[in-house]
Amino acid sequence: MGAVERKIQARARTPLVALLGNPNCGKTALFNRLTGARQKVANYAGVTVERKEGSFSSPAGRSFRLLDLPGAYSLAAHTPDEAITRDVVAGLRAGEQAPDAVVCVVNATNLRLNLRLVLEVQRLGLPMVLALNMVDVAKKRGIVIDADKLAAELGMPVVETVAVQSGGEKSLLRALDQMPDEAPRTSNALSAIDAISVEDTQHEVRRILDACTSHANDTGNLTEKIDQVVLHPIVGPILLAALMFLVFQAVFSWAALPMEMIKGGVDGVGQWLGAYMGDGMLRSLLVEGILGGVGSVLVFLPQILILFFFILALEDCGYLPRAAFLLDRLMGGVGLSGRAFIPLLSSFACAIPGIMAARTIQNRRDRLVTIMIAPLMTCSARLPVYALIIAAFIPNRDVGGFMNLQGLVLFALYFAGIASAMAVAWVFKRIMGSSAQQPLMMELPSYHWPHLHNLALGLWERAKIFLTRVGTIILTLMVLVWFLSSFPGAPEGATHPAIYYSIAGMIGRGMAVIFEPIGFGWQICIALVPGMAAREVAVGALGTVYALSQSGEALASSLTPIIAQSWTLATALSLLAWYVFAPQCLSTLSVVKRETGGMRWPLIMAFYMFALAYIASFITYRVALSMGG
Ligand SMILES: Nc1nc2c(ncn2[C@@H]2O[C@H](COP(=O)(O)OP(=O)(O)OP(=O)(O)O)[C@@H](O)[C@H]2O)c(=O)[nH]1
Ligand SMILES: [Mg+2]
Repeated sequence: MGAVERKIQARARTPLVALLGNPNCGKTALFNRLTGARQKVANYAGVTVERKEGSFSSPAGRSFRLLDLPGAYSLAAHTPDEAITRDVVAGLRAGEQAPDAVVCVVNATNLRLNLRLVLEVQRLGLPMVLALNMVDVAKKRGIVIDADKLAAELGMPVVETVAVQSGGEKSLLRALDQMPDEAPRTSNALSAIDAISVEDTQHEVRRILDACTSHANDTGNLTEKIDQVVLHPIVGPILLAALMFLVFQAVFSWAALPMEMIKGGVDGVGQWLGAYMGDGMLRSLLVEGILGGVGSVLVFLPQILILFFFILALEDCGYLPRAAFLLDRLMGGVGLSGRAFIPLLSSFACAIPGIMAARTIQNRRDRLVTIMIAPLMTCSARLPVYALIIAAFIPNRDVGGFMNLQGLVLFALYFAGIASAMAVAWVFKRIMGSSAQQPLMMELPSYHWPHLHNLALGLWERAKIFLTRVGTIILTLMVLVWFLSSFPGAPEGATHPAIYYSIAGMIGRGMAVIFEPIGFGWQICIALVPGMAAREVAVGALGTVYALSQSGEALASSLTPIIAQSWTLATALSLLAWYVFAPQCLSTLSVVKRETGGMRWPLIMAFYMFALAYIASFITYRVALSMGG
């Protein structure tokens, strides 16, 4: 038997355990604790939308494969992510075995809602363990659950877990160890579930709870009191607006110092290289191509981290679903459901997870429209482009004593993205026909302080992603841009800088025919093309292009003053407008293709976004010119 076959056989013998439970009960936190993975955990329903596999060994040395699944309220799936869970558990997914055992995770503070799924899954006849998760919170609130009695009522082992504490998974590991190797299984079809009415199930849940739990000392929690303010019809929206505003101010003002430091470092290296290397191709590649390009993207790390700090903190404390409620009416006005809020908010980080999070939307048309407008939300890759142009053209001064003008313009750009997304949604809904407005049904999680450890890990992950991007795709593209911009060299008696005659120069000049009417000269056009692969590259490419266009010793990392000299304000504003709308990201389009199952929607997306970008830039450019910009 070959090694590969042995491996396959061993894998087949390793029992497959599925984590199953309502949304937001802590499945992924438990998955991470058991397997050491770092899947996303956050305090709202619908964080996990895919099936994830990992593995672990118990203290007794038994190995298990573990599945993390999207949360579900019932096996009668209503949304695409719930359908994944149902199909995996029932063994309906092509090419995949049904799990050998199920760990049903429940939120110990909300058994009334959670037990319904447990009873449903029980009817499938798989070996099961019940994990009473979040017992730390339940204990604090004085909720008493008699685990032994519950185990007797349900006829399965019941263990207490705290997924966010180290060691909080021990009892579960013990229970898994005690499971017989070849557990008897009487797999029933899904239809076994349909046979019993919801009322009967609810009745059973109530009976079990009365027998096993006591809420006599339940102190309730702070959540309701906080919500009286946060969900207040007038105070709530004001609070939301103030919060958003604070985020954008912080992105600019807090980042100033660390950005200076990174820039200083890059400049220092550039000067050192400039002084110690002879004039030549290698120096040009290192200083203008790599340092100029990569350095000008790298300085945006602090801003990106500050943005993510806020997004992660908001995700973890439980505020997001509240914001969805506050905005439900507004979104209803353009035919979107409040459920679209979280996918759209995720798109501020990157449109790709946002588009995948749309799986939690039940109505197909709502889901499609949400996917179509997700890329209009300002993703973090646009931030460097915005920040660069703002720094060059918008004076850094106070407005009204407490606001910063640059922060204000950034806020306006984000707002432009949101407003146009709403308008586009309205148009799509008009064309596709509105679906009947459904009331927003969403579980509001309890608030808790963001776990600092998670927050730090989340930021670290983000920094890693950004630095990896800078070190791989951005670096590669920058070298390519430098190469295309440096060859062939200038002919005899050239009147322009050498880059004008290079391959990139020729491409740029060709494109300029189309883009001149919206104010983009050939240098900007050169940057637009590599920007398709990664938006930030546009900034880096501008760095290289202008560094090569400069005569003398001007260093690329001082890109800001160079573009302030070379562009008119009208051009700068036009480029900002372009970046609000243009579909400058091929990976987004390919995810849309996967999620919608065809080329139709990504093509429609690319087309409408290009059209909007051109029109918006044209209008911006002309208006700014006529006002003397
Ligand atoms: N206090 C406490 N918080 C927990 C515990 N387990 C999870 N949490 C928190 O509960 C929230 C939800 O955790 P997740 O692991 O994302 O929940 P999930 O079940 O995977 O959620 P979906 O993927 O949306 O179905 C997060 O804010 C966790 O930090 C626990 O045992 N105690
Ligand atoms: Mg999860």
